[in-house]
Amino acid sequence: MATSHKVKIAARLRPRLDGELDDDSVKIVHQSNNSGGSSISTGGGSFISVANPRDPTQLFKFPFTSCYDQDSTQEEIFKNDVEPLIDVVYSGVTVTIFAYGVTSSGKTHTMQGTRSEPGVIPRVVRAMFEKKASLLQYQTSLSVSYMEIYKDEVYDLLVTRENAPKLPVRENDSGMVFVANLTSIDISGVEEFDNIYNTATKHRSVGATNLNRASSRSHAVLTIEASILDPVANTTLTGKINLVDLAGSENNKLTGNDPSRMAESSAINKSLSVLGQVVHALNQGASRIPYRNSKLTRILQDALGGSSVGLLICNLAPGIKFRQDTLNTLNFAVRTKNVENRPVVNERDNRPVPKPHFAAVSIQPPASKPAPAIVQAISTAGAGSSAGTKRARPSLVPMSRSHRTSSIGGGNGYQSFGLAGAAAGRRQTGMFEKIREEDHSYDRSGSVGIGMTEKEIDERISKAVEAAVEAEVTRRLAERERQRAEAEQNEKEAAQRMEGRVSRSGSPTRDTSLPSGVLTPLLKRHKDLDDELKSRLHELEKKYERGTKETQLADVLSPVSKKKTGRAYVALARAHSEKGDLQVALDLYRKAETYVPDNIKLKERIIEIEWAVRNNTAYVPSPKPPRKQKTKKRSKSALAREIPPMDNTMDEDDGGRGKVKDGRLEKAAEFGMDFTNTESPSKSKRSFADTNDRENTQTPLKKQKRAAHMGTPSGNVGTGEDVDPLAPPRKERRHVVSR
Ligand SMILES: Nc1ncnc2c1ncn2[C@@H]1O[C@H](COP(=O)(O)OP(=O)(O)OP(=O)(O)O)[C@@H](O)[C@H]1O
Repeated sequence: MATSHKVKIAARLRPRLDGELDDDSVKIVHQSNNSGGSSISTGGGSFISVANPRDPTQLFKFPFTSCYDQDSTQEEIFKNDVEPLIDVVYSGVTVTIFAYGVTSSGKTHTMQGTRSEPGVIPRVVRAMFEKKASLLQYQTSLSVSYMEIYKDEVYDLLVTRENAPKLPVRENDSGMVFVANLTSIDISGVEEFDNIYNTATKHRSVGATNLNRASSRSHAVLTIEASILDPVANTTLTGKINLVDLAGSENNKLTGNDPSRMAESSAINKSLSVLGQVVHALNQGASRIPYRNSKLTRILQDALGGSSVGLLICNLAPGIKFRQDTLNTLNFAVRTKNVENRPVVNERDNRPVPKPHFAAVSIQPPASKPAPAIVQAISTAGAGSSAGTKRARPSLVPMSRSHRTSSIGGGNGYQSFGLAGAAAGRRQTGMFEKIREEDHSYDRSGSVGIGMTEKEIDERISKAVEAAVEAEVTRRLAERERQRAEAEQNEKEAAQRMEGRVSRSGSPTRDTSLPSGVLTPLLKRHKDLDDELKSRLHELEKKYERGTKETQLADVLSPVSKKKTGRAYVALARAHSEKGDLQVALDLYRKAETYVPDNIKLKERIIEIEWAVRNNTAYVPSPKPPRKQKTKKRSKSALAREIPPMDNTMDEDDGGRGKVKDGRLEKAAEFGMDFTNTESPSKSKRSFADTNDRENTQTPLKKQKRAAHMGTPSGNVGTGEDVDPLAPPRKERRHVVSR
């Protein structure tokens, strides 16, 4: 389990600048246990005192372990709080130091400093090179990267501004955030660094405000990475120090920002506000930390609640003018000091990794694929790449999955920082990693599986991979078998249904119940399907049920074409029926039905002919219902009632609404009557049920009268064939009389 490490806070009050009022509203109070002088306190017991803006007699006290007053020097801050962290970096840990405070509170002065008073950055670089020089038994290399976050976009400061695209912030497989394509330059000495840094600093976005002539308009993150190769153990430690100069929160009443500065200011304030939210969420132990709400917090994720060691330098500006901002800064600092990190050591074992079993090839990324950027960076550095060579590398990524985390107290030859058992808590992803993690023999640190030979390790990994692959294969086979059985079952059911239909078609009574379709079980299983989907499935099922060539053809035809095709079949059927070839006629009528499945009269016609075929009797078409005599003068509405819309042709033209009795149709010849009884054309779209109801409500007397009427030589009574539902359009048919 990695030891937790709280973010350390150092507060620094800058001296009063020319023109600023000298008042005591913000003070550093050193108590008796001061270590080494009046300007600093690092042993605790000292505090920052701020007068309550509402009641000046009341003082707010903010105790911190390191308090630096106006007289403190750059050297003091470095010696007390920064220098000890150099060893931490050389232990393979990531360290993040960030300067926080209101605009003009001295952040850039503290981090960068001046030529005469160099700040944290130049001092860190010098100390890193000094340390490197002392580690003669190791192959050590240092590299630098530098970026700024300007209006929530990341830019590379090591390339010229014109060539600096917005860089994406990404996350690697291990959940570590990094800036993709950020330039990293190997540095061989302080001078080289100074040249690079001085040039890069000019690229940084800086502007003048009322409060600061050279106010940083962006957050700048400088990273020095140390790669330490131990040739004996064949391991590489990678330590990093991120030096962050944040842009200051801005009170736009004081800055006098113009519109363009206001946009910058709002981006700065927003990102700082998210930083505050992140710290707050960490303190609350919230389940969701809003790192993603700004690039700044995403990039600093590892320093806040992550795996690096953190130092927050709180820069304070003196005087009543900044008092409220000072209080805000101190409140942020108080919350930040409770943030716990779990630092880990980033160590890479350079010994060749046992070749995985062939089956693992698909699981582990192929060698030709670019390894995670962090690995590339380490490999290059480990190989002693020459100074000045640029390469893309991630920034602020403490480790990759190719790294192994371990306790640094384990006799690695570096000065101990006392972080134990850091391996725990790392997120492991990917099958291969899991296997390596579970198979402790892979850990060559000696803690587990010690004494195993390379061959044994190989075998164990192969076995684990084989087992995993075998399980996967079994699972897939079982799945395939299940799908095959399901398909077979469906086929069987469909065949049974088809058989059922064939036998039904030979029976005079129709099975009106819906066949249980292939999709019906599906619908039952998924009761929550929405109606549209259900109706589509039903439609599919119907198509499947019909399954004939005609059905398929009918499905692709437009409604008009379907009707025409239906008519054509009916015409043919009629011709055959007239010739007495009833079986052929029946088949043709059935085909016609496929195209006009909803036509009730056609269905009745089919029943009639079926009956005739089965009983081997002649088919006598139903008599045509009488047509109403044309009156000379018809009202418009009567005309409308008489001439139904074309769409209704199928439903309206047949007079065959009778009952079959002794092979003859004993019908009430109602042709035309339905229309004239219809109030409006729209009402003429009656359902079959309606029609039957009407039939059923007729008294026998009425039926007799109607039959008698049909029998009158009016000349309007058709044979039934003439009023075929699929006959030519009504206008012509309306005047067709019995043949
Ligand atoms: N400790 C200090 N001693 C002397 N001068 C200082 C000190 N701290 C800051 N200053 C001066 O105060 C001014 C503002 O400082 P600086 O630019 O570092 O502020 P900042 O917090 O970085 O502001 P911004 O957020 O606007 O960039 C500068 O002129 C700087 O030289």
